[in-house]
Amino acid sequence: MSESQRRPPPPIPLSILTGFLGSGKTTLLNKLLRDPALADTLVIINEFGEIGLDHLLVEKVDGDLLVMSSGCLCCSIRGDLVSTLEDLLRRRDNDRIQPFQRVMIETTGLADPAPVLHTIMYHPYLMLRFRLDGVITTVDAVNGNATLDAHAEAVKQVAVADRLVLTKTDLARDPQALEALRQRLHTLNPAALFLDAVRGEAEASRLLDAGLYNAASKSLDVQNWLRADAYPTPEHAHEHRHDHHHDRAHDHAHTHDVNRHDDAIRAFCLRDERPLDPDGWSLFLDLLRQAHGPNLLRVKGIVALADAPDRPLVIHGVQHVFHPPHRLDRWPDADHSTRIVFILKDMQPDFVAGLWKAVGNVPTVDRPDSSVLSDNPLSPKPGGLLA
Ligand SMILES: Nc1nc2c(ncn2[C@@H]2O[C@H](COP(=O)(O)OP(=O)(O)OP(=O)(O)O)[C@@H](O)[C@H]2O)c(=O)[nH]1
Repeated sequence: MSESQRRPPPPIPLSILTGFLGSGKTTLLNKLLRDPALADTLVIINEFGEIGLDHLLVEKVDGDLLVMSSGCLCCSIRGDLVSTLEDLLRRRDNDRIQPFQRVMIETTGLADPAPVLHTIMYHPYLMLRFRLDGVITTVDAVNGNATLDAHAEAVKQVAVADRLVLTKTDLARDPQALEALRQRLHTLNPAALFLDAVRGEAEASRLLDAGLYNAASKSLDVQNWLRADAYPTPEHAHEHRHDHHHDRAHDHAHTHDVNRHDDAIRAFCLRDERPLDPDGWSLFLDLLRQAHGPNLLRVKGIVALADAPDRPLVIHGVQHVFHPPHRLDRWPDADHSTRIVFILKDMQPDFVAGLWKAVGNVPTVDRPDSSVLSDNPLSPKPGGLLA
């Protein structure tokens, strides 16, 4: 067997297309599938209810099309997603179907995208064969504000996105309301790239390749993936939000009331120039995951560890599920500091920043240091039953 035959095939990029009911996912997908960049794409459409209709609306599909109509992809048929993807890989490997080069999963409008992300990020086999390219979320310019007010799932769909596609701007009659919606989306998710579908901005080249691995340059593109500079620091995450409320209070006629869904979300970037001790890192991650897992909507980062400071660790998590971290051979750019971006729900940035300082043994008034944290009999032990 030759070397190339023994090597595992390169992982297949997988994108998730989500967005609230009627926000324009299928319309966007139809348009995308006409682009040659998606010629060898396998599309999986998940539908809620007994009879799938969306597949009738997808006009042209060059690759295979799979409609899951027996339930919601994110919950009841989650197991099926695993077996479906495994089956498709088997058929692809045995040349029984066209060798698709990309997978796009359109979730139902009501789906929480996190469980779908978990399926890909953590399944031992799927994780090897697929790489998460990015989450694309459509937001309706007319109904977006009301939807975000009423549905926590819609807020989550925005918070986990790598790309936010604003649809129906042609129908939006109130420019100030539209601007308020843009501001709101930006506060929820400062780093996501904004694209206006009506203006033709939501093209394949800007929606795809949002992941860490850049297929074009065949290298890791941390800058593009992390976009750490777009986030406020933990301290400024508060001010940011206060400013936001302030603006909204002044613009009452055009915006919706401050509401609890958005208020629960905080986005910020933690930075540290000093490499962290690996035990401190395990403790930090364990404590966050065990105590606050469901609230970690998205965590991405590049981390300098003291045991090999030249080989940074890449981390990627959605709620309590973290992709097994992998070490890079070298820093991808001149900045060798730890940068971790967080999008949190119902959690204060101060808590995360305080925990980081504690595990790094930075003395802070009224904060326990790492020995106190690790000696605490109630805290989970790395490698322990709870870890
Ligand atoms: N005017 C206008 N209409 C749009 C736009 N995008 C989508 N629509 C219309 O909005 C309706 C819903 O669009 P879909 O693409 O079916 O939305 P969806 O998110 O797939 O809907 P669900 O599958 O129900 O979640 C359709 O009638 C589309 O034609 C847009 O940018 N402008």
